[in-house]
Amino acid sequence: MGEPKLRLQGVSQVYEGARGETRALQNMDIDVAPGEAVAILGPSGCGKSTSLLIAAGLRVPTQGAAFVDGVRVAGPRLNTALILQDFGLLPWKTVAENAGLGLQIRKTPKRERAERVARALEQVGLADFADAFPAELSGGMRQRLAMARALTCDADLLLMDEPLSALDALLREEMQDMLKRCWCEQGYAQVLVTHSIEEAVYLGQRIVVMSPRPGRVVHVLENAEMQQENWRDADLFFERCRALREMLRDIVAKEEVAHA
Ligand SMILES: Nc1ncnc2c1ncn2[C@@H]1O[C@H](COP(=O)(O)OP(=O)(O)OP(=O)(O)O)[C@@H](O)[C@H]1O
Repeated sequence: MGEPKLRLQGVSQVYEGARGETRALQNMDIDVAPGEAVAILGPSGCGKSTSLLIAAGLRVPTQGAAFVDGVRVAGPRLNTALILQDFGLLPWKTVAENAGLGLQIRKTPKRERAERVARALEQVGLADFADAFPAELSGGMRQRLAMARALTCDADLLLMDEPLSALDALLREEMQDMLKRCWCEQGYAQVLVTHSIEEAVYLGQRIVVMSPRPGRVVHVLENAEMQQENWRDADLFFERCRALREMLRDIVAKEEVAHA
């Protein structure tokens, strides 16, 4: 690999809380190539969200560092987009205003902002809802709006923390298709944090499997076939999900023995 788009190098995170220290991450290393889609899978509380916040420049790790294009991440970066579980939509702003928030922060001129917002809303199928408010949207539409906001910003790195977890199964698959389509069309590097084995296998060219807390990388699974047509129905898709399920069970069982 040439210079990675994103590198997490020796990242450890210890949180100091009222109930003492929590070691969330321990010596985590990940490289994500430009244009690559990586899924991070791991048990609840293993530090997945923490690793994204560090990559986004919203948290400075206790040890180690994140680098984007070889530059140490010291704060939020203009071309890194982050989509969180609750999408971060502002209820008092319209769909178009929400989609244009990133551009507004960048002080993009109004006319250009309107054009880029219109294009992004078109891309995610929300063009007819530009003047609606978030409360009038379904869960899937809110997800698409969060995506539109990321698309307007010409992100070269998209970080997503469980963006589909609130959706029902069918809608979730539809949104997974949308995420895959946008990634194919736009060519940004993408890191998706998820609890869902199927989602990781559907959307990750590489799947990073983490241990229970303190989270570290225990497996990296190549999954280049995710670009195949009808991948969700392929025998290999099911086999890969099964292999991952066993891997995760194994990891959790080993930890339980270690802590017994
Ligand atoms: N700001 C904080 N202060 C104190 N502890 C925190 C903070 N943020 C996270 N933690 C703790 O760090 C650990 C890792 O949390 P994190 O949210 O990164 O994990 P996760 O793998 O994303 O979890 P989940 O899959 O349940 O969303 C957890 O034990 C959590 O309680």
